[in-house]
Amino acid sequence: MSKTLVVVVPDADVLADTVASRLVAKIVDAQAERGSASVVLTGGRIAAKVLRTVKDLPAARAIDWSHVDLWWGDERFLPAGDPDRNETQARAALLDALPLDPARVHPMPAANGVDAESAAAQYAAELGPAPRFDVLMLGVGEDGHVASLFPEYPELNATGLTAAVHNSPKPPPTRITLTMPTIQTADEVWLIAAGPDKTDAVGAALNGDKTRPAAHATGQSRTYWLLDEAAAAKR
Ligand SMILES: O=C1O[C@H](COP(=O)(O)O)[C@@H](O)[C@H](O)[C@H]1O
Repeated sequence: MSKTLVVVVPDADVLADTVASRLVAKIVDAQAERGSASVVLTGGRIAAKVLRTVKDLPAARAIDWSHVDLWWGDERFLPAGDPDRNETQARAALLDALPLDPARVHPMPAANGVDAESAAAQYAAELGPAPRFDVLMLGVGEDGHVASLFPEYPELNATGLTAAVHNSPKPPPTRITLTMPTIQTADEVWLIAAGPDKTDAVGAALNGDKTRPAAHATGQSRTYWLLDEAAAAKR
């Protein structure tokens, strides 16, 4: 049965250290078990901080980066290389410094001559019918959104693997996202949040407010809420 665990640490710096260490250990364990690891990255500020921390962790040298599959939970639908794309930020924070196998890095399509619906369908095809993720990381928005699944937006009830999102309340307005059923296929889901602007959303989701998308994001074996004290203040 799936278990939910809440980990609270003093501040955003300690949170980034904590998540980075856990991520390295999780990848090393998955590779010991199966020879490879499959990780879903998230966008946002704490995610970039985590990736920058992984870059400087000596323990990360235990990872065979050529056998790591990287996916994204959502993407800001912008042209390739746009500094606001989650992919661009992840590459700058960590990926460009790693000996990854390019065939195992799966960014969501960019807005270069394709519409968001086609791009979402293209990503679903790349995922295949039964994606397998060891760990899926999610930032949590001030409104409790995860990936690009926003409160009261129809994509929250989407049943395919991916969805296009229009008129997002947070810029940019067009996005691509994994759907909630896809998120829920992950072995472990990690919800990561830091700072006082996340207190209300995290508190509401952890107290069962189902209008917050974060309240629905659960893993098959474990769901971890990885929080700093400010974000956890109303849990
Ligand atoms: O736009 C996005 O924002 C959320 C949360 O970001 P944060 O900076 O408030 O931590 C992020 O999880 C999502 O991937 C991203 O597209």
